[in-house]
Parts: sequence; C-alpha cells; structure tokens
Amino acid sequence: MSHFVGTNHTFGNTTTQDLLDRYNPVGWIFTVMTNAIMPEWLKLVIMGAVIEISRRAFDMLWGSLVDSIWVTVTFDDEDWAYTWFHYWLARHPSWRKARSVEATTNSYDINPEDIAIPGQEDDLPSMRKVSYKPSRYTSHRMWYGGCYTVVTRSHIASNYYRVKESVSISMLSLSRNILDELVLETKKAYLQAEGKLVNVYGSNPTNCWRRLNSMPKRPIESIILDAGVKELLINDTRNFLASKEWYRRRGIPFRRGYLLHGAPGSGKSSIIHSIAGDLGLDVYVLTLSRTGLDDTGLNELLSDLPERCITLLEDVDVAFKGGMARRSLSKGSLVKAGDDVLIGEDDKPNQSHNTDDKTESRVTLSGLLNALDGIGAQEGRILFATTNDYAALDPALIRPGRMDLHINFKLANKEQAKGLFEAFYSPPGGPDDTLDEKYSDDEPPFPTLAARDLPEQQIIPTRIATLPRAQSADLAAHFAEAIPEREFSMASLQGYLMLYKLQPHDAVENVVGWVEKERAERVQAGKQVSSLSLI
Ligand SMILES: Nc1ncnc2c1ncn2[C@@H]1O[C@H](COP(=O)(O)OP(=O)(O)OP(=O)(O)O)[C@@H](O)[C@H]1O
Repeated sequence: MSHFVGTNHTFGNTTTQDLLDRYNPVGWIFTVMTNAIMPEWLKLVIMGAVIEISRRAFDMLWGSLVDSIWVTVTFDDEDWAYTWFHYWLARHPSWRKARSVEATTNSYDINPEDIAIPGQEDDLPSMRKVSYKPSRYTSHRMWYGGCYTVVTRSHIASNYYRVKESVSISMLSLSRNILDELVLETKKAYLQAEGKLVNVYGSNPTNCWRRLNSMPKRPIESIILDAGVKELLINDTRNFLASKEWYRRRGIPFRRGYLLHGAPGSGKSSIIHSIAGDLGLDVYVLTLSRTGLDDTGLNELLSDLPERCITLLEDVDVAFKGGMARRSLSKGSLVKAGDDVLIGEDDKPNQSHNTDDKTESRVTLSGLLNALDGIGAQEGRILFATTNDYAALDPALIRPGRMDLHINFKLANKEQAKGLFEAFYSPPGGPDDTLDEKYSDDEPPFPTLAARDLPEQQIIPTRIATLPRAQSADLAAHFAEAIPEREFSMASLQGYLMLYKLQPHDAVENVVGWVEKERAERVQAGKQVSSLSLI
C-alpha cells in the first residue's frame, strides 16, 4: 500500500527518491559509459539504441502534439463531395491569390461563369470556360473562419482508365467544428448553384455509383402527353414521397414502381427527367445489360442507393431480348420455366453462353426480382422502367408491388401536336416577342459558330423564334389539323419543327407535304422489309 510523505511517495520500503536514484537515465548512461570493464563496441551499441529510442519518442510526442492542433478533412475524387469542394474553392476570395494553379475546363456541372477566370465573358456559349484548381503536391495556404488552412491536392493511384486523386484540407484548430462548418459550406454553395440541375448517376465496373452528368431541369409544361397522364404521374409521385408514415403503419415497403411503355420517342424518358427535377431527386440509371454485371453486383448497386431517389431501368425489354426465354447459366442448356433468365446484350435464343465470359452481363430474372424486393432495396425509392415492348416483359417483373402503375405512351394525337407546336414557338415563361424581330433568350439547341465566322449562305439559325401566344395558338391549330391521329411520334414531330426553328409559318405550310413524304417512305421501307423476309 502506498501513502504520501511530503512529495516523496512511499512504495512499501522504497521511496520515489530511491527509484530516481536507481533508474535515473542520465546517471545510468554515465555509469555505463564510464564502466571500465565493458567493451567499447557494446557501449556504442547501447548509445545508438538510446539515441534511436529517444528519437522515436520525440516523433511520437511531436505527432500527437501536431494532431491535437491540426484538423484535416480529405475529399476523394470518386465522391461527389470532391466536386463541392472544388466549386467552393474556385469561388473563395483567398483562392484568387493562389500562385501555383492548374488550368481546367471542368465546370463541375455548374454555371461555368461562376468560377471562370475573368475575361471570358464574350466567349460563345459553345466554348468551354477555363478556371483554376490547386496544382498537385503544392500546399496552398489560406484563411478560413479565422483558421490557418493548408490545401493539398494529391495523386493517390492510377489504373488503366483513370487517375485517382484527393484533396486534403488541414486547419490549425483545436476543435473539429471548423471542419464541419467547411464541409457543410461547400455542400450548401454547390447545391444552391446546382438547384436547377438533375444529377444522373450510372454504375461503374466496380459496381459503385458514379455521377455521369447533371442536366438542366426540364419544365414539366414542355412535355405534352395524353390528357391526364402527366397529372397522374406527378400527383402519384408527390403523394408517394409524402406517405412514408402511411406505408410504415401498414407494414408495406415504402417504394413505388412505374412502368412507362409504348412508342419510341413518345416522351417516356423526358417525363422521368422532368419528374426528377420537380421532386428534387437524383436519377440512378441501372443498365442491366452492362458488361460484367451479375446478380451480386446488381444487389450491391441497389443496396447502395440513397434513401430518396429515382432508379431508372431504361429499355428493360432490351435486357430480355428474345422474349422470355428462360435459360440457366450453364453453357447452352435450355431449362424449364421458373429458372433464371440470362439477361445480356447479346442474349439471343438458342445461343450458347460461356459462363466464364466476364465481358457480358449475367443478371438473371430472379436476381433482378430479388434485388428489387430484397432487404437491401432502399426505402423511399421510386423505380421507373421504360420499354417499347410491353409484351416481352415477364409478368413477375411487372406485377403490382414491383411496377405499380403501367402507363401506355402512344403516338401523338392532334391535341399533342398542337401543344408541341405551341411549346416550341411560345415556350412557357418566355417573353411574348414578335417573330423575326426579336428572338427568345433560350440557349440555342445546338452549339454553332458565330454567324460572322460563316459565309452568308451557311448561316445557321441559332435561335428559336418566339411567337405571341395568340398567334402561336392559331398556327398550332392549323398544324395539328394536318397531323394524322396516332401516326407520328412526338419526337418525329419535334424533329420536323426543328427544321423550321425560325419559320413557324413555313412549318404550317409545308406540314401536309411532310406527312405525305413520311408515309411514302414508310410504305417503301415496309416493302423492303417484306421482300427481304421473302428471300
Ligand atoms: N410527349 C412529348 N412532349 C414533348 N416532347 C417530346 C414528347 N415525346 C418526345 N418528345 C421529344 O422527343 C425526344 C425523345 O423523347 P424521349 O427520349 O423522352 O422519348 P422516349 O419515349 O423515351 O423514347 P425511347 O422509347 O426511344 O427511349 C425528346 O427530345 C423530347 O423532347
């Protein structure tokens, strides 16, 4: 038992003074070095060991001292937060003074004007703007929230298709709150700027989601569908997101699936994009025919979805090419209904499959169903699937609970043709300008060269004429009159109008001729197909 005697502790019969006398390191070293019996080489070894131990102890102490006054956050370039940081940094006043920088034309999917080096204001919209980012392995010093901050961009690793890098930010601060503040500020700045965009994610070969691009939100008014369809979809998705508690109380999985099927170019993808913008959700595109994707990968991807998002299975019929032939994974064998169906880009009936082939998708129908229903499938997920071939889909895939609403997108009717014409020449929110005198300030649909750079006969109209609404409605009625019911897709009508971006009157005048020409071409194409099938 120990007790205090003054400042000299007592351990049994031994005092701290005794211990110090016995284990005093300096005294001990001195005793060793002056020991006449000990060989010289042994003294040197002991000396070396003592120095090395002291050095390591000092490093440890210094490291923990530094750790206690610096806080560090790292942004990995595979993560979206990396983009936030670069966008934020490019706009930070301290960054304007950086002296060692790397030029980049990456605008981080945000208005490039926000971060561009001044002096590019008069560039054509089609030209990329250049901005700066930190150069590699250079420490950039700046102040943030009153803290001394060091920014370092480093290269982590590279593989055959990309270089992986990260940026670390170290701040001289005893509290970690400053880091939280910085990260949240970068996020807020980016999301505010990005408010008008929809992020689209796709999966990479390692079955992780990667942001592919960010697209401007598409106004819902620009999509013209059969009466009631748009409203049904918008109301249903909005109601769903607001009904989490309703689902929880009834023990129903909180997810909803929509199957949009029908004619190509009828607006299936466009309405999904528009709904994503309306609900402020990101779109995660799942390509079942992706090379190398299998059931496990599919499961991982679905488990990794955020709580609220839109998952898009585009052209799901393509994944089931050859109808609902059900085959096992074993080479070339046909199996009974109920077994797995092999989904792959080159998946044709009676075609043999090499299971060792890592280059094609090996997702099975049961794998897809399990992934959609499984515990990994995220709550709050909205699933959209699109197809041009409804009949090719397995009933199990499209049953309620997996695909709750099935909506048929048909070829255009007269009402849609009229609506498209009006949306084209009098877009909602656009100024009610007069034709050919003023053009709308819309982004040109295609990047073009400046008119002054082209010979006169080559000048391409870069703007779409904007008609006063009454005039547009009148012309639209004439246009719609000439369009036969359910014969042309909205995409083909849009393609026709694109030929007359500046000449709405000509678009109306020539539409009858265009319809006849299109019909004649279809008859011709039909004849060619039937003569080929006879051969
Ligand atoms: N109903 C519509 N209203 C307005 N524009 C439309 C409509 N349908 C198609 N379009 C236009 O046609 C083009 C193609 O449309 P979209 O990709 O949405 O069709 P889709 O039905 O998904 O076609 P696919 O089945 O071939 O993928 C888009 O540029 C879009 O603007």
